[in-house]
Amino acid sequence: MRASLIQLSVDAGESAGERRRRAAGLVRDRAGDDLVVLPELWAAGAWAYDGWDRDAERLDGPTAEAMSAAARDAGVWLHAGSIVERDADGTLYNTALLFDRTGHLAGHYRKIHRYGFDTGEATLMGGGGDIVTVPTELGVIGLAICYDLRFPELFRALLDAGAELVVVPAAWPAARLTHWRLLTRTRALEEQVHLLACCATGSHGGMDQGGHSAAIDPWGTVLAEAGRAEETVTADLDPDEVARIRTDLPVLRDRVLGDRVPGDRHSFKRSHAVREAPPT
Ligand SMILES: NC(=O)CCC(=O)C(=O)O
Repeated sequence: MRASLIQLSVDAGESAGERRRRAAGLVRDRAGDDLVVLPELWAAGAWAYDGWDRDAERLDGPTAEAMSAAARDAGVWLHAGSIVERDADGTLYNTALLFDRTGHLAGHYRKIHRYGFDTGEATLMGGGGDIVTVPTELGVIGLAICYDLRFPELFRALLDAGAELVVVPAAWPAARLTHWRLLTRTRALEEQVHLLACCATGSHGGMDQGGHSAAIDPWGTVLAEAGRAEETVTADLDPDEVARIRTDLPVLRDRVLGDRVPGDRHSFKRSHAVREAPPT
């Protein structure tokens, strides 16, 4: 399985519309890949709180429309990072979108852990309540976003819901790059999953974003890693590696706490799968 991480530069000088057009072009360039990933809140800007109300959109809004078309044209699964979603009640969410090769929205995930303590996302957005995994021909994909990386219980819940590959869009600050590199590798290793972590780069809202997007295998080995600049990195993942490593180093079998299906070593619970109707 060939996966590419498009590490977009999200800078103050570019509008959401301009960045959408640029991102769609970069996705179309990845025809031939199986899965393409974009960062967190790349259209509106993860740190551009002042613009969130203006740039908020519905699940079938301009970013979804552009990304659905780009996924279909390229014939790839597209994890389109996340959008500032406004629901029917007016609440904002940080929502990740996963499109299949036909451009159909196969799943979405509202970020559970909101960053900012008593500021920013933590006060401006609602928190999601659902663990989301999406069964695909590439394996079961689990969804998480940026700050979620600091909460191992979410990743354990994704494992228990069947995840074999976890995709994490982010806008992680450059100042905490050490945390980013440690946490991404740790989450892959402890859950014995492939992990695709796609971080924005560039600067806006007074925040320098760290880049260093990475594809990590279930052994914790980094298959590909970006630097600090805008770039696309590509890795070839072997989906069979998940079962192989879970068999060769069966630490998950030795769990004592938690609600793994008793006596079942590899087929974890596959609840919470999300399939949705095609966009109209
Ligand atoms: N966008 C985010 O979730 C930022 C997370 C972060 O800065 C941190 O965990 O540190």
